[in-house]
Amino acid sequence: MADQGENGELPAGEIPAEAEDASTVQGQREEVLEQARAEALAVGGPEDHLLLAKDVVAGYVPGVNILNGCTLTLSEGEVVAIIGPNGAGKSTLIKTIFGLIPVRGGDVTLRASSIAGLAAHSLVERGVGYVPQSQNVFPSLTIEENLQMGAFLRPRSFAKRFETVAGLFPLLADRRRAKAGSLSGGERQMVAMGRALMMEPSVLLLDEPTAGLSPIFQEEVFQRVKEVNETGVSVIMVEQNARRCLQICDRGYVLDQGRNAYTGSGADLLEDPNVIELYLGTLAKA
Ligand SMILES: Nc1ncnc2c1ncn2[C@@H]1O[C@H](COP(=O)(O)OP(=O)(O)OP(=O)(O)O)[C@@H](O)[C@H]1O
Repeated sequence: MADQGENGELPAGEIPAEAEDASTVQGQREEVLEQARAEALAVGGPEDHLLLAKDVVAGYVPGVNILNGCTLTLSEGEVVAIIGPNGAGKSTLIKTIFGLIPVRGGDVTLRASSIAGLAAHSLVERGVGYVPQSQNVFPSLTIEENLQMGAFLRPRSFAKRFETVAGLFPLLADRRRAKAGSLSGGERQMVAMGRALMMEPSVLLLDEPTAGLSPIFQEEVFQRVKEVNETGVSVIMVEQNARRCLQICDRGYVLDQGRNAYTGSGADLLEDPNVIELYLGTLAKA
């Protein structure tokens, strides 16, 4: 640590200890990100994965990239988690996969066909469901009407599909005439997931499904995600409750500054000292 003067000032050119610590952590992160990018790019081609987002560059404002080359793969039957610090680009990645943000570089493929640049409804037709983090139900519509909106591309299959989806989320049948706006946050999340499942997706994208929920409801959401997955739906979920999410997922991606930082099985990431030190420490306490 640098010696300090009488008034606590530092000699010119000296870096305060906290800043030194911060720059060491930043340096560690940069090294990790460089190495992770190289590893992530060695994932094989589109034909090797159900879904592949490879070296994706994307952003909201012209000239400003939020994702600086992110790579993620999803195999049939997997639950894959995306975790990382606030602002790392987790939601941006999931929105880019769902076509809500244009792909500026790299590609996103589903069953070996590029889906980059396709509109969201085309992705729904191809079997991709998406549940946004907020405003994910129509509050003035009933539960049943919300689910009808989810089946708008196949209205004739509504009754049959409703039965299946309500089998996973009994609340949807029990309170089908209740306005979605009258439900609790956790219940709304069930409606939002149910709606996304009405089109019988093979891939479900969930953006922070437990955000703002009490621990009991968070746990319920995690359990429901597992149950949905057991019906054959592959899941990519962004999560702020990183530790719990890594416990239930097959694999996880830690994003940092719009890039891959760590990838591994949920169990491996939970035990990785670097992940714990750099990413799980503060995140996991939430
Ligand atoms: N609509 C938008 N327009 C411009 N910038 C945006 C927009 N949405 C997000 N951003 C910026 O993109 C960056 C990444 O945001 P993103 O929501 O993907 O982060 P995140 O990793 O999901 O973190 P958090 O958990 O805080 O949501 C942030 O700097 C954010 O300010």
